[in-house]
Amino acid sequence: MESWIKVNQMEKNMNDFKMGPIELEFESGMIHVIVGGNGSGKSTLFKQIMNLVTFDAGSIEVFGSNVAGEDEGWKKRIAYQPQTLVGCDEFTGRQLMQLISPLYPNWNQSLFDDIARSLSVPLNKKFGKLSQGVQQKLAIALTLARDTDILLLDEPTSHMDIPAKSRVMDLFVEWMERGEKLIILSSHQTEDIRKLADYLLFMSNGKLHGKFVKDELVSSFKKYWLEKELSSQIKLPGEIDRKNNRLIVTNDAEKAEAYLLSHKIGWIEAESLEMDEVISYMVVNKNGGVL
Ligand SMILES: Nc1ncnc2c1ncn2[C@@H]1O[C@H](COP(=O)(O)OP(=O)(O)OP(=O)(O)O)[C@@H](O)[C@H]1O
Repeated sequence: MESWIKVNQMEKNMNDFKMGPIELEFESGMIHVIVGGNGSGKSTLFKQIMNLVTFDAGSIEVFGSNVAGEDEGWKKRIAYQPQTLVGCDEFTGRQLMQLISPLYPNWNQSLFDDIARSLSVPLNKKFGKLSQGVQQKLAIALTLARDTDILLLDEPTSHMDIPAKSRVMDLFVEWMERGEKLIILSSHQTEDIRKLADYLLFMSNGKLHGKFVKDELVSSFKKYWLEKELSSQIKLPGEIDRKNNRLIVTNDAEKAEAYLLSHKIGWIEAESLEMDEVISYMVVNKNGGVL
């Protein structure tokens, strides 16, 4: 596991929006999912990594190269899929493939053909005439077939139907198995997060609020239905929510349970949280500062 992308104290001021300072590393072999509300800065961060948007302070390195430097060789090792492909409307999928493939030394034609076929993408239709979901499917085929080391995907499945999303998630997992790879994607989709993420990163208002190992994060959250009401004077370790003083939600299940046991406070049921509940609490935490 190597750090392939380093963001060092990066800052940017854009009118009334301030990004950073962001300090962050992305490691090979891992799928990183960035979660954050609309306008939190996810797309801007991706564009900064690709040197498409400048920054005022700090630096970003991809494979040790400063992205703002003269040498752009690193760009051949990273495939970026923006939320919307601009300037493609008049081209068919096949024409786009013919334009893009020569730019990437590892272009894998059979991978492109397989993905396009398995997602039923019509390659003879103009991009602008495709539905948004099919445009995204074509974009996935054009991106994965570059067979780069890194994939940087900005909400890649947001317009897809459920079976397509599921197939694309399988494609990402299969792609990771092609060698030492790194995927960074932004998503609002609970399924993407649950199935794909090794790491979860939370953003709001241009700030990064932590990078978590997904399984550790999810298992740290638990809710307890207590046998009796808990005095409002007592707060359980990691407590982030309660209802009727009987249902307590904690983000430090281990310490909360130890507290309940040592104080002989019984519970009727303890339950792990669903991914969407964890995400909701994390988003509330970011805005409300509970964590
Ligand atoms: N070129 C620009 N000039 C000025 N402000 C910008 C520019 N691009 C983005 N912004 C602002 O930066 C903020 C972050 O936008 P960004 O698109 O990065 O958010 P996001 O997290 O990707 O949102 P979404 O989930 O809606 O795609 C927003 O307030 C946006 O208005």
